[in-house]
Amino acid sequence: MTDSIAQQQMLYVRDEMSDAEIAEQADLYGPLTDSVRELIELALLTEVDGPEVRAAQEHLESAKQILRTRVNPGPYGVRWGASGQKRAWGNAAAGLRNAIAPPLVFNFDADGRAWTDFHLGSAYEGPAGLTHGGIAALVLDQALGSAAEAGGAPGMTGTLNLRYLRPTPLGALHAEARIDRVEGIKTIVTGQLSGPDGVCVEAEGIFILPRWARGGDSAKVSDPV
Ligand SMILES: CCCCCCCCCCCC(=O)SCCNC(=O)CCNC(=O)[C@H](O)C(C)(C)COP(=O)(O)OP(=O)(O)OC[C@H]1O[C@@H](n2cnc3c(N)ncnc32)[C@H](O)[C@@H]1OP(=O)(O)O
Repeated sequence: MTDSIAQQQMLYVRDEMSDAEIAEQADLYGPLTDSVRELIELALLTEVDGPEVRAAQEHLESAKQILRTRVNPGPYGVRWGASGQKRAWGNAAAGLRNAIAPPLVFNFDADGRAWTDFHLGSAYEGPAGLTHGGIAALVLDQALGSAAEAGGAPGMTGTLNLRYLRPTPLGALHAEARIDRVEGIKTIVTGQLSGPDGVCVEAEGIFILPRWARGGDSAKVSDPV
């Protein structure tokens, strides 16, 4: 096993946090993340004058100074609490503590279907007024991976094929995915990203349970840190 894979495994952590503690953390950090997300949009679109921009920036410097007094060296990793509740709070598409994430909040069923209704603001622009193609890929990668996981056949994205059928607007969008079939350690998942006028992007992915996670001790998450 290479060092980088060993380091990656160490970031899957069972920390025995209770559901109440997790809810408390979500109530504390969720609004902070929402504020930062709104800040990203404001930094992009504000048209106030120089003095106001500089005053706002000074406030941000103060906020950063408070937050950096105690910081996890990162990345956040994936954590499970005592009841098995999973926190992928650093996830770039769905992480509760990640202001870059739209965030995607999924609904699941155990047959391997995942779907989400979400909103993409101006920070996700590619072509003028439209969703960036890489962001569409991010959303679909997460949707397909989540469906594989919901169906009990999780894996890392091995292959992701996308067909961009029509431009994806910004604003209210819908993504859904379902397991097509499972072939041993490989899960084949299909999905689509839709806007108000219909399907914009179709996807098919192969999700592979990585070698290090296939049985034996190597499948275990690390001890609490
Ligand atoms: C715990 C989960 C987290 C669960 C996570 C849940 C949420 C996920 C949502 C986000 C998803 C991501 O962003 S994941 C991040 C993006 N993806 C990655 O970084 C993956 C990087 N690649 C890898 O780590 C690796 O190449 C793997 C895991 C994909 C495969 O490596 P491996 O496990 O050593 O596979 P190996 O034994 O060689 O081959 C096993 C079988 O898979 C086939 N195969 C191998 N690579 C590929 C491939 N790229 N595309 C298609 N098929 C492939 C082989 O032909 C073989 O088929 P046969 O001969 O048996 O027929």
